[in-house]
Amino acid sequence: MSQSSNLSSLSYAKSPVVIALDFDDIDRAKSLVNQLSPEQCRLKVGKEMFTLFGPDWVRYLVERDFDVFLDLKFHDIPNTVAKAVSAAAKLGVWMTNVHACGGQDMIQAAKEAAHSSQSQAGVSPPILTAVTVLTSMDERQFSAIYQSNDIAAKVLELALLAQNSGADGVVCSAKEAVMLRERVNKNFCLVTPGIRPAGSALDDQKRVMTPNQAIQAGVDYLVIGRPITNAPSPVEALAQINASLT
Ligand SMILES: O=C(O)c1cc(=O)[nH]c(=O)n1[C@@H]1O[C@H](COP(=O)(O)O)[C@@H](O)[C@H]1O
Repeated sequence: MSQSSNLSSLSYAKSPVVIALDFDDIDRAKSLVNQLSPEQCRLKVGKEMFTLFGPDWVRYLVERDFDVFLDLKFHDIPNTVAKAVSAAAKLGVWMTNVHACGGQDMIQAAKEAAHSSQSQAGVSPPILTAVTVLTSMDERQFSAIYQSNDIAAKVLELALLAQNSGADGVVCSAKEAVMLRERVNKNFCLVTPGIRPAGSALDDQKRVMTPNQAIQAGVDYLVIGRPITNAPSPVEALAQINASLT
């Protein structure tokens, strides 16, 4: 794949930045997308835009050759999740996700659905990632659910469960990336939201790192929303982040 001139200082053929398109206004989202290229970033459609604008919005982005991460964090009985993942795969998305705490049977069913839909629809199967512990969780919130302060241990436990159940990777915080890189398979993919360039607002994120720190820690894909979408110039904010990854 050729390297875009906008990425001349970046050693990737395609940026590892995944922009979280969390907009309630489709025209604002389209106006941003129309200023971006698939080499500069991938795009994430989450619960807000999918609920408002549905699969047509996903198709709009896929048709423009963007790698689309459909982030609906499925967590249900295996049959229901398998059917949802199958529907996502048929949209041609590049990545989709489930909650790791849905368990082994659910993750396995999701993986099988991704692969069988691929052969039916003639498209590449989506990368299946499993969410470990949300990046908005700090120790106080975590301990109220799990009666433990050890977030890293739970992330590892869920990552190993996900890997052993056939997931291609996990969604975690970049703070857990060094630890996970030592324990999971080399090609197991680490996707990290909770990315904040130095000096930007944390918003509701708790376990954060800068884009460069995350890459140094061994992360594969950086999910970044508000620091780009709320910037005075989102295109310039993205360019600065890409340039910081060298
Ligand atoms: O699965 C996700 O993408 C996700 C998992 C997680 O643990 N934390 C998290 O923030 N996300 C998503 O990543 C995006 C982060 O957006 P910003 O906080 O605006 O950068 C949001 O769309 C979240 O839904």
